[in-house]
Amino acid sequence: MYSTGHHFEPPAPPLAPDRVTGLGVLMRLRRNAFSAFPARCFSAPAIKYRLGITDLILANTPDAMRHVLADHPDRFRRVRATGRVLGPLLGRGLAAAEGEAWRRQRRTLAPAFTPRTLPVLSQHIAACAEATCARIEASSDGSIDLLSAMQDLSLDIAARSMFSLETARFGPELRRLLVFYSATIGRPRASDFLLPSKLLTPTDVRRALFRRRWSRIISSVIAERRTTASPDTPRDMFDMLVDAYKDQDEGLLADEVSTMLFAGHETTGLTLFWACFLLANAPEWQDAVREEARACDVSPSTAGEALARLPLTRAVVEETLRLYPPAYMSARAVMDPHDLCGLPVRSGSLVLLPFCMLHRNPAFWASPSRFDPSRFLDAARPDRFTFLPFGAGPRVCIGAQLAIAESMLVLARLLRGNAIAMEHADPVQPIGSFSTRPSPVPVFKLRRGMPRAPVKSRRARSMTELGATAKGRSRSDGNADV
Ligand code: HEM
Repeated sequence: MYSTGHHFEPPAPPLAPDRVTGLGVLMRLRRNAFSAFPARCFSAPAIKYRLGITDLILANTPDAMRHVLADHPDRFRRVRATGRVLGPLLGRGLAAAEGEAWRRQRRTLAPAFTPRTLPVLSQHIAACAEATCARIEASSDGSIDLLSAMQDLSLDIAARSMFSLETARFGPELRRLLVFYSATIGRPRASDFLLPSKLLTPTDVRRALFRRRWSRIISSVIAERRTTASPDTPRDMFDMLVDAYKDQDEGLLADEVSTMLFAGHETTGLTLFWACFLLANAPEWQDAVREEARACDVSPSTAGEALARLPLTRAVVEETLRLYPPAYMSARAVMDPHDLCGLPVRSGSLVLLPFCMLHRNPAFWASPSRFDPSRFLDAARPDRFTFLPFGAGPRVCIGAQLAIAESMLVLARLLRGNAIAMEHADPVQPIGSFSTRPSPVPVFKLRRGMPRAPVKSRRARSMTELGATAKGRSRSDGNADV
């Protein structure tokens, strides 16, 4: 196993007490999902709480998650909280659709995300990464807010790779609205899970008003795309959607564009931020990623081929997704009474799947609090259902490959020419509420060139061992559908 000799344990908030009630879990979700669930989740496959006239089930183990997501997806449906919290951004887009509409939308979009499309997507990623890194390098006085930089870059990549658009005109307003939404009315509340959809709370009214402002920007994005495309522009996802939805109302097209822009950048931007945070605190891993990036060409024309030569960078991205999954949890409602890992569940019960707990369960992960990307290099990679940053089953994230490729190529480009460190040593906590955001938002120091002398003797030994493990690793391991 590759070892840097240095062990970084990033801070994490304390778990909920074991005596927490079902309502307590839901209330804690608004503050921080990383401290909403009790340690009991590490031992019980599923836990049931009474919640008024219904039940709340926490599905904790790989078997319980497999049951809900992959083995019996037809026995569960989306919960109304998803519609309340994400509805203003997703509308009727793929992530919110159900039944036959969902099947049709998934079939329409799937061709845009097959492995065949990765080389072209990688070109766009590399071009955007190059432009952003060059700008940062030219303008930075050394101090930088990498959270904003990575989220702006991810939005750039989503807009360019899927819709052939530059973000100069709409990007800042779109990001400003999202930052506002995620910090305020986008945080899930207990009432989102408990109240019938028809009963509107003051927060729901504010969300509806937000949706109007958001939809206005999405309409202007679509108008811009329609006017800027020339007959020579290669076909992109927008053309595909226009063809597929020509018999549908314009609103569905707008919801799909909105879904892809939102889901396609918020989570990936956060992954990049957390990877930078972890690498700034684990300098030996940072050196190893830099060395790997310097040994291959990540410029646009060759970026697609470079992906296979960045196994260490990929392991860092996966370890980041384990510790800080941007989608920290999923939720479903039970459609018919049955048995979930020995626990009888009633129709209408609410099931939570806390990925953030699964990823830190000591029964499945050695030293789970430790940042150790080498666990993703081992021949004995984690079992598919112990690592679910993209979910699983028919509703697995459609953009998972794109997100991983994007995170790898951006990290490789950023680190091959720069070193990053934290400006202050203050602890940074993950806050899982709308997504997994840092608190406080830290400032980084960026230094151009090769800042640290490599630790020669240990590096030489470890990199030799690493070469052996990384080469022996096959991409068909573990995440078959990711
Ligand atoms: C690191 C980045 C990402 C993470 C962690 C992530 C996570 C997830 C998860 C956990 C789900 C499943 C939710 C559930 O079953 O309830 C999901 C679904 C989805 N994701 Fe992602 N995602 C990422 C990037 C992307 C990208 C780049 C796109 C699009 C370009 C995207 C589009 C979607 C869509 C449309 C769905 C709904 C799929 C369906 O219901 O059929 N995601 N994502």
